[in-house]
Amino acid sequence: MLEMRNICWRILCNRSFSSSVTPNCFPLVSLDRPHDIWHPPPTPHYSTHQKTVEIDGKSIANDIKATLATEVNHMKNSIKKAPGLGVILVGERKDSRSFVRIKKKACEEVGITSVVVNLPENCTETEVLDAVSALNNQESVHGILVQLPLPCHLSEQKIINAVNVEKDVDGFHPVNVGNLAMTGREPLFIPCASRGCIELLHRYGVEIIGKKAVVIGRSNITGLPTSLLLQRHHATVSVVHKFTKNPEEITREADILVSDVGVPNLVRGHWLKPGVVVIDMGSTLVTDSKGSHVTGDVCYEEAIAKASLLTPVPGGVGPVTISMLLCNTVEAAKRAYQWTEKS
Ligand SMILES: NC(=O)C1=CN([C@@H]2O[C@H](COP(=O)(O)OP(=O)(O)OC[C@H]3O[C@@H](n4cnc5c(N)ncnc54)[C@H](OP(=O)(O)O)[C@@H]3O)[C@@H](O)[C@H]2O)C=CC1
Ligand SMILES: Nc1nc(=O)c2c([nH]1)NC[C@@H]1CN(c3ccc(C(=O)N[C@@H](CCC(=O)O)C(=O)O)cc3)C=[N+]21
Repeated sequence: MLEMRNICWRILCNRSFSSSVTPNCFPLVSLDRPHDIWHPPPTPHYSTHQKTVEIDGKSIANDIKATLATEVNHMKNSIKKAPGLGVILVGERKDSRSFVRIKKKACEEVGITSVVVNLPENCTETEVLDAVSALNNQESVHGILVQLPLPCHLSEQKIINAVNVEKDVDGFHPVNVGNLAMTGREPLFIPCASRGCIELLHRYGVEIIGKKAVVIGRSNITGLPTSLLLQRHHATVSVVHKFTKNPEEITREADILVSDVGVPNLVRGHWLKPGVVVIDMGSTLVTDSKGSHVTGDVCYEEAIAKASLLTPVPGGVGPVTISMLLCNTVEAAKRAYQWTEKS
């Protein structure tokens, strides 16, 4: 029995940290991990000449979008309805406008209809709440997203609370976050970046159960839900934030390291254990000698010498986050119409 267990572990370890990993095409992440199974943590065996594999988020996102496009097409043929996403965009922030453009284009690619409500920077809270309420009441809108951050004079809390929980495709409503945090409960939606992170780990065959995971950042939109979701997948999770002393001592323990900060080059090579799996969620627009470009939190050149798997920025978790938004929207529409592929 013990020998059998050891063999299973060796298979899992090899699968998790092999240098020849190619993504799996099996379906999307679910919360339903077996709660009654607890495997002892493995001791991964790292070879010194292991080559880092760069995670290809773009191709995973394309794969997910192709599956969704087929499903949306079936839905349209069967009930003559399409999933719909409503986006509220307040103000003129260049990055927010660009993200909304990316989301709108992704919707078009899979056949989701989208409507963007643009409000001026100086709009009142009541105007935003009215826009949320209108989308809550619109039958053809199944998912609502309020692009963040909002201008300081608006209460993010009040506005997110106003989104119908059943349309909360960002997964930011406190009811959905609470259900994500509590054992035995199921949120209707999981925040897209966190869901994207787990999806990448699954597709690259990274075993999460019993692994030491470190999440840098604890914000409501990325760090917090990611640490909750990793716990639901039975990782042992540590959270690092602004007030953490000697963060590198904690991150060096990680089998899986997720960075959700927004500070370029925060994570250096000496923060990493050899063979670690690194998911870099940071996305900061910088202007340097290479011109204007998006960069992550992890010093890529140093991490590539240490990690077994690494997400680049751009082209890592970002595109998968967008495809998770599409998944959540399609799931919302399926629930609203009580439609499944078989119906
Ligand atoms: N790729 C994707 O799909 C997505 C990427 N992002 C990106 O993720 C990044 C984080 O976004 P968001 O969570 O909204 O940002 P926030 O600014 O809301 O949160 C940043 C978090 O990082 C922590 N932090 C800040 N500085 C340090 C430091 N020096 N050491 C350790 N921890 C630190 C903060 O700690 P404290 O709590 O103590 O203040 C906070 O918890 C951004 O670059 C954003 O663009 C966001 C969503 C999706
Ligand atoms: N209500 C709300 N929901 C969000 O999910 C949300 C938000 N507000 N506010 C901002 C953050 C940030 N975020 C990103 C999503 C995709 C990429 C992404 O696709 N990045 C590309 C690069 C994009 C580019 O080049 O501009 C990549 O990494 O390849 C990045 C960041 C979602 N957020």
